[in-house]
Amino acid sequence: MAGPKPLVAVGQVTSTPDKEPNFAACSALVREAARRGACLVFLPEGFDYIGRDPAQTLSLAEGLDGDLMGRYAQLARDCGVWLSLGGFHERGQDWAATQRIYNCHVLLDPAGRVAAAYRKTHLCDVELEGRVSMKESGFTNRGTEIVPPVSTPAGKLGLSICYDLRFPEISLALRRAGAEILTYPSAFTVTTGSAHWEVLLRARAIESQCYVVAAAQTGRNHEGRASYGHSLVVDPWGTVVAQRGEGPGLCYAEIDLEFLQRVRREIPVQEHRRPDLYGTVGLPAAP
Ligand SMILES: O=C(O)CNC(=O)[C@H](CS)NC(=O)CCC(=O)C(=O)O
Repeated sequence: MAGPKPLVAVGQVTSTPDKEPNFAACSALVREAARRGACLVFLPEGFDYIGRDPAQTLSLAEGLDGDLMGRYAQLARDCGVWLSLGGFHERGQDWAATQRIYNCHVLLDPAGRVAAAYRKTHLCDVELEGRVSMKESGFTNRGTEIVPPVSTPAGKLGLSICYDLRFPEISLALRRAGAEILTYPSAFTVTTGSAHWEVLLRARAIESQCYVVAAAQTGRNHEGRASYGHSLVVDPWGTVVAQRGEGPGLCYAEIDLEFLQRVRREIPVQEHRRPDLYGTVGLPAAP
């Protein structure tokens, strides 16, 4: 007989520019999720803070060896859980030279060690006239690599962040590298989230035949910004198996890798691909 299936928890928060209450809110959710038996807890992009402007965002950033990550490592140890900390504002090795940060998805193991760190590779430079204006590349360096999926008690976890969700190439690369769960910690805008969020997450789950876990920012982060919320877990068939609406809180899902294997057996898309045909698909269009 199969044992109990691993339980994962997704935390949804409203981060502000004030780091201390953000840590209090996130750590309370992690403790609650651990009490309920989750082995892996996901927090959204900007779980550390959401700055009012690029200058404040840069001034609040720390290194992976800084105080805040130390407190999260202690939290992981206290609770005995894995932590997916999406979208940490990281001062990297090149901080002094570039004065820009990385948008870093940190995976901590229950000993509080950094099991993996993925730096966002697709930066969100998007301008919707009169509605949305984002220029992440103004204060963030692009990550230079996709990180191989990490074995956790829930399955092999592939790391992405927010805007990466729009690029099926990275999800397929992670699937090919062995991912069973894809994660998109996010801070989506209300405008783009209401139109694209759920359909993109379900599409990534269906085409990659992975679980998709997406922890989200929700509500008013500061005077000038609101986030869409609607944290989700999607199974490899495309069914939404856990969901939150708006407002802070948790949702939970069991990860069933036997079900995942069955979906992959029944519709073997990975074996039907035609890489001989799509060689240049990721390149800019020819003039
Ligand atoms: O800047 C921070 O502090 C945290 N990072 C973010 O909020 C990022 C970059 S501005 N937001 C997104 O990628 C939104 C994507 C989105 O909304 C879409 O693709 O439609």
